[in-house]
This record gives sequence, structure tokens and C-alpha cells, in this order.
Amino acid sequence: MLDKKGNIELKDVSKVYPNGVVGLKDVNLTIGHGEFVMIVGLSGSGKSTLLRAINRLHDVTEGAILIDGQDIMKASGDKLHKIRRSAAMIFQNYNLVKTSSVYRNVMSGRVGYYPAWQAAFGLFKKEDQEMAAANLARVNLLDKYYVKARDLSGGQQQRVGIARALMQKPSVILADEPVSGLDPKTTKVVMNDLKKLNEEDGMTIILNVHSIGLALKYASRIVGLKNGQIIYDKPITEVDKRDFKEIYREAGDDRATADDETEEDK
Ligand SMILES: Nc1ncnc2c1ncn2[C@@H]1O[C@H](COP(=O)(O)OP(=O)(O)OP(=O)(O)O)[C@@H](O)[C@H]1O
Repeated sequence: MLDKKGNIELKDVSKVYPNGVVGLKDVNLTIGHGEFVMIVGLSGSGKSTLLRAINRLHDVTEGAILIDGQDIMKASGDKLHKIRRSAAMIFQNYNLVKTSSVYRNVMSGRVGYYPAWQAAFGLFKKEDQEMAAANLARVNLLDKYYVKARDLSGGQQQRVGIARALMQKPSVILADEPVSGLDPKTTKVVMNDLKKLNEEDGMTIILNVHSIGLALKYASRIVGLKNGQIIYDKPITEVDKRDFKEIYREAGDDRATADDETEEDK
């Protein structure tokens, strides 16, 4: 048994979609407790496929995926449920119920702990209600408790997504392009929330980004994908900005030559 939670191991993982497209190819990757890993790569390189595989939002074709030593690919029923809970997902489009209150959206991160009828009637334990309030406070949104999700800005909605993820008491957060579409100032707020969870709670964060600037600013390690394969994997201390050319330029993407010093880096 590992002392510190939030360890991920992918062994020879490949995924071929039903239409024959290769999403991942022979991926071997070990991520330890408390790392902040940014996955970078061109559009279509397999970043989302990788994140979704980790908490089995979809199955892979080959290989093993271990979360704290437990193979999520082999698990079913309650065991699968438990492993999944330990790796919470944050989505690009927030995935909130727009017509529900912020509180109900956050509580939905806890419904897996209740029988369906109880959740449907909103009969949540006092301690879980308190946890929802505490998690909203962590992302500075306690004052939005009763507000409908549709009345929040994009950044606020994403922070509700983070508070909802925290209801699972995860040891890993998987964030699929959580800041795309947000302005630089809001991006910084969301990224700093994630950084806080990483530094204060030791959560492992694995995040897909398109911004090299963000990767350089927040990551403890950068993993590059191309055509479903890992072509780059370095701790931030060894990363040279010019390395990104390897990941981006071959495909003619001008991100390799652009300075990519976005507002959020300043
Ligand atoms: N449901 C699917 N069915 C078939 N092919 C898919 C499916 N989802 C993704 N793919 C393909 O798998 C490859 C990897 O896609 P993926 O979405 O993981 O890339 P990505 O790096 O996350 O891209 P982006 O940065 O644009 O989100 C692409 O060729 C894509 O077209």
C-alpha cells in the first residue's frame, strides 16, 4: 500500500477508436503523488484521450492503468466506483446543470455516495452540506451559493466545477483544457486554485493545455504527445522553451515560434 495517494501508472496503453483512429499508442507513464503535470501537444495528439482513459471515461484497447496500485481497467462495480472517485475530472465546458443552483451543482459531486432516491430529493447529510460550503469557500464562491449556474461567468462556472470535484475527496485531479475560452485574468484565478490544491493538499494534477506559457508557469513536469505517443517528458527544471519546437513546429504550428508570453504569465 502506498502511503501517499495520487499515483498513476500507465503501462503499454493503446487506444484505437472503433473507426480505426489511433488515440494512444504504447503509452508508458508514471506520475507520482503531488506532481503537477501539463500535457501538451497539437490538436488531435491524444491529450483528451489520455485524460479520459485515466479515470475510465472510456476504455483503452490495450494495457493497464493503475491508480494507487489498483488497475482501473480490471475493476467493476463498487471497486470501479471507488477508484474513479479518487480521480476527479474537470471539463472544458464545465459540465454544470445550468438551471440548478451552485450548491446543487457542487453537491452533485457527492451523489455517488447516496441512494438515487435520496439524492433526487436533495436529502444530503449535514456534514456533506458543510463540505459543499467549505469547498465553495475554497474557490471564493460562497456568496454564489444560491445563484443559478447559468448566471455565473465562465471562470466562476469552472471554479464551481473545481468545488464539485473536491466533493469526491480526490487524490488526483484530471483537468481537460480547463481554461480554454477564459480571459487571461480569469485563467490565472482558475490556475491558482488548482495550484493551491496541489501545494496545500498534495493533490496530483494532470492538465491538458494549449498554452506553452501556462505550462512553463505552473507545471512541475511537462509531457508532450504526438500522434498518441509520448515524445517528450521532462521535469520543469530541465525544460528549455525551445524544446516546444519539437512538439509543435513539425506540423507547421506557429506556437513553436511565437513567444507565447500570454497575459496570464505577467
Ligand atoms: N470518439 C472518437 N472517435 C473517433 N476518433 C476520435 C474520437 N475522439 C478522438 N478521436 C481521435 O483521436 C485522436 C486524438 O484525439 P484527442 O481528442 O485525444 O486529441 P487532443 O490532443 O485532446 O486534441 P484537442 O487539443 O483538439 O482537444 C484524434 O485523431 C481524434 O480525431
